[in-house]
Amino acid sequence: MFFRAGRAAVSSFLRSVLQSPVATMSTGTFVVSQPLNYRGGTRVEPADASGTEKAFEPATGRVIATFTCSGEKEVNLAVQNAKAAFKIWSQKSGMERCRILLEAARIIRERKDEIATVECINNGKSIFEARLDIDTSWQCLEYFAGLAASMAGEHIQLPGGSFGYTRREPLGVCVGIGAWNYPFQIASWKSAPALACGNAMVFKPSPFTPVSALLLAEIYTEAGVPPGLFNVVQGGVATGQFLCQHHDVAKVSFTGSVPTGMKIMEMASKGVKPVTLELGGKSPLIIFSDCDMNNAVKGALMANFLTQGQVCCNGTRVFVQKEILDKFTEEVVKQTQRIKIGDPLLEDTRMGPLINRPHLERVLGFVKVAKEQGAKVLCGGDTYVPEDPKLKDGYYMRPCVLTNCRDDMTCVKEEIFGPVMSILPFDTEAEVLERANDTTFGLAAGVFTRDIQRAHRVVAELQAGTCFINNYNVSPVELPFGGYKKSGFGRENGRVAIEYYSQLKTVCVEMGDVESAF
Ligand SMILES: NC(=O)c1ccc[n+]([C@@H]2O[C@H](COP(=O)([O-])OP(=O)(O)OC[C@H]3O[C@@H](n4cnc5c(N)ncnc54)[C@H](O)[C@@H]3O)[C@@H](O)[C@H]2O)c1
Ligand SMILES: O=CCc1c[nH]c2ccc(O)cc12
Repeated sequence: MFFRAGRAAVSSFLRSVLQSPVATMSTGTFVVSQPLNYRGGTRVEPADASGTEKAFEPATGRVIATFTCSGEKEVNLAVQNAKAAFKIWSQKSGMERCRILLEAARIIRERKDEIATVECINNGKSIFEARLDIDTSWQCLEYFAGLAASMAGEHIQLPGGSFGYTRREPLGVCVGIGAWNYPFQIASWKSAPALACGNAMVFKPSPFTPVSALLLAEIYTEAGVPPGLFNVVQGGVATGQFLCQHHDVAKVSFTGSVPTGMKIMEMASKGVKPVTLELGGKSPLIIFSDCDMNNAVKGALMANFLTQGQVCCNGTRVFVQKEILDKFTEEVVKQTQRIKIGDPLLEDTRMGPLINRPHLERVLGFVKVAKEQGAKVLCGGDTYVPEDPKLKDGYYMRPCVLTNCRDDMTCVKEEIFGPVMSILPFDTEAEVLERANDTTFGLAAGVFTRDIQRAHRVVAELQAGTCFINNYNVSPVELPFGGYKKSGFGRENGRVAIEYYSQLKTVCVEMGDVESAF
């Protein structure tokens, strides 16, 4: 539609967030000068500040936006706007909410290339992947639109013709706090079930990726949600704290790291607010010798290198049964070396830059420590400088495969959140299960085998919220997603997500006289 090999024409819609009505978007040109907060159905400058932040284009290292972080006053205004909109929205029927969410999904689908382009520029992921993220975003809206109209309670018969019934009611103003790796998708995965259930939302993106949530906010307004129903406040730690501590906030849904998740839970506990925590991981991927080798190799790459390895559920501990270790490793390395790194807006790029310079240094630091601890680098693990001179200050590295790994090494124990795969040999099913579960994380796990009984036996034993059999990192919105152990609790997507954005009221109806005990 708008997209042509590395360039996307800019619609009037996107011109509103760009500094000038340029005719094309390409790497090195995008600048945002419009306000990045969204309140009461329009873009606003925050009423007060808790500092300023810069957002970068990781592909070039350029600053694309300088923005004010919202202070307590602005957070309060956003919450009050959401509260007012909640009164209107929560009174609508499920069918009315369904129609508006379907319209928002349609607009996202129509504008997929523009949104993907913005996501690609601000996050650094390839345009190929960014488009897939936008697909799972509109699909999520469609899915929860479909559920909005069928949300219902139960009718329970009681003695003497009396009865009870339950009502599934919204919570009120929900807060969404997002990470930087899937900015638009996280905003969609949180807001779609929240709005479908009749709630309002104030969303805070990561300060590294402030731009695309604003596009979602504008789309909701265009689709017909009441002004104030979905608001965006920009900022970092302080803004997040104001949101979590606000007495009119009914729930916090958080996606981010384990240490931040612990702080969110602590703040929410003061107001006895429910929380959904989508946190980090160090997931195991188990490759048995009877696997389909081609699929297992493809699965290992999918489990490690999407979004430059910056994916919470990545299967970074790749356990390979000894009989096939050499063949599997050789093929993984061959295919990893073929990954095209470079300008994320180019159609054939499959790996762009990491999110920012400090994060790149951190990931490279993990590779250095791995080497010091005895791991062998089979490929990558170093910085990469693309030939295109405009990309010379970008944050690129070559995807890395480590072997000679042991379970006690830092690269095997800690979440690296970069393109670094650790290969670990194993002998038996019992042994690998024990080692796979020996972690405080529990987000995801995968198994490749042709033995269907073994596959189900193994996943039943894995301590992880999401398990893949003979695939990895596919995320259909019909399936619940979330963690075990320190990877969090609550679920996004699937029917069950409704339970995390609603509360159940029981109504007990007496049809006879009161039988008093007094
Ligand atoms: N499980 C999942 O679904 C999922 C998805 C994506 C990312 N992640 C995890 O997120 C991490 C990477 O993301 P990140 O670096 O943005 O995480 P982070 O925890 O540093 O930040 C996440 C968000 O929390 C905000 N924040 C930070 N401190 C806060 C505080 N004290 N109070 C309130 N808000 C605060 C940040 O501004 C940001 O918006 C990784 O650990 C990754 O595994 C998990
Ligand atoms: O990064 C982790 C997995 C993931 C991918 N997209 C999303 C969106 C929202 C989430 O809570 C998790 C994820």
